[in-house]
Amino acid sequence: MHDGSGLIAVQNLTKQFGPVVAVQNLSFTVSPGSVTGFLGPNGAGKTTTLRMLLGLVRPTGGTATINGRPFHQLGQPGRVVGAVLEAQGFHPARSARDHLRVYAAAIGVPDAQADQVIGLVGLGSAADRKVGGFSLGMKQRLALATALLGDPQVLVLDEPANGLDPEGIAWLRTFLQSYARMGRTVLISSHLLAEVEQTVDQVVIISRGQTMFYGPLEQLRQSQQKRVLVQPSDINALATALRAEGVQAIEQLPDGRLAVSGVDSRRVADSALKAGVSIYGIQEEQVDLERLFFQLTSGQYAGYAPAPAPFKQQGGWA
Ligand SMILES: Nc1ncnc2c1ncn2[C@@H]1O[C@H](COP(=O)(O)OP(=O)(O)OP(=O)(O)O)[C@@H](O)[C@H]1O
Repeated sequence: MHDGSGLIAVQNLTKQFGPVVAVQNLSFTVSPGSVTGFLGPNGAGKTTTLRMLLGLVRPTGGTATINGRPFHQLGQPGRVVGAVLEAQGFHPARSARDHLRVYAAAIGVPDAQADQVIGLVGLGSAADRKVGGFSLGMKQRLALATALLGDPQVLVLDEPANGLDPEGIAWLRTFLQSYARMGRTVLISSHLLAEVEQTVDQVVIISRGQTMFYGPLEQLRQSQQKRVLVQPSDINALATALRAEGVQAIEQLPDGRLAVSGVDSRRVADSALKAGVSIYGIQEEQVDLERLFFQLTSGQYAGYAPAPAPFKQQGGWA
C-alpha cells in the first residue's frame, strides 16, 4: 500500500492559479521524530502546499507524497495522516463528543477513540457542550482531536496556534513534541516564527511560493553572526588594537559603542586590557530570529519580483 516511512516529501512542487504562481518549485522533506515548522508570511503559499499534500489541490508540476505515495493512493488516509487545515465548520448544535463520533464512523474507528482523543486535547470537561459555544481556542483543540482520531502516523496542522492563549500554546508545544518523540511526523504552518520557535526542530521558510531556508532551527540561529557590543574608554585605540590582531569586522554604532563581529566578548576584553583601554560596558548581541525571518521573507510584497536563486540543498540558503 505504502512504505510506512512517515516521510513527507515535496519535490519541485508548483501551483499556478491562472496568472498567480502560488507555489514555485518547492522542495523539502519532513522526517518522523521531529516537529517541522512550515513558515512564511500571509500569501506565501503555505496553505496551497498543504492542500496539494493532502490531495485537495492538483499540482501544476512536481510531487507531494506521504509514505512515498500521493495522498489519494494511501489506502486508508485517515489512519495515516491527521490534518487540520482551517478552523473547521463544526455543526454549532452538535456536542464535541458527537462531532468526533461522526468523524470516527467516517474513517472506521470505534466511538471509544472519540472519547480518548477528547481527553487527550484537554476538552474532557466540555465533551457534551455544544460546539457553537466554544471559544476559538477550544475549536482549535477540537480540530486537533479530529485529526488524531485515526491515531495517525503523520500530523499536518495549518496555523494550529491561531486563537490559542499562552497556556494553550504551551500545551500544544508539549503535545506536539511528545507526539513527534513517539516517532510520528509533525508538520505545522505559521506566519510567525516566534509563535513556533520553541516547538519546532527544523524549519522550511518560504516566501512568494519559494524556499528561502530549509534546515534545523539551530542552523538558522548560527547563520546569524553574533556581535559583541562594547563601550570602551577610547574607541580608536580599541579598534586599532583589534585590527592589529586581525579582527576586521568592526563598526561604530550611532550610540558611540563598537560592534565587533566574529569574536566573543572575552577576546574583545583581552584586547582592550592589552591596549590599556577601559571597558564601561560589554555584551554579546542576542540572535534575533524574528528579524532574520523578516529579512528572508520581506521581499514578498515588494512592487517588483527580484529573480530568486533556485533552491539548492537541505540546511542551506536558497
Ligand atoms: N483558489 C485560488 N485561486 C486563485 N489564487 C489563489 C487560490 N488559492 C490561493 N491563491 C493565491 O495563492 C497565493 C498563496 O496563497 P496561500 O493561501 O497558499 O498562502 P498562505 O501562505 O497559506 O497564506 P495565509 O497565511 O494568508 O493563509 C496567494 O497569492 C493567494 O491569493
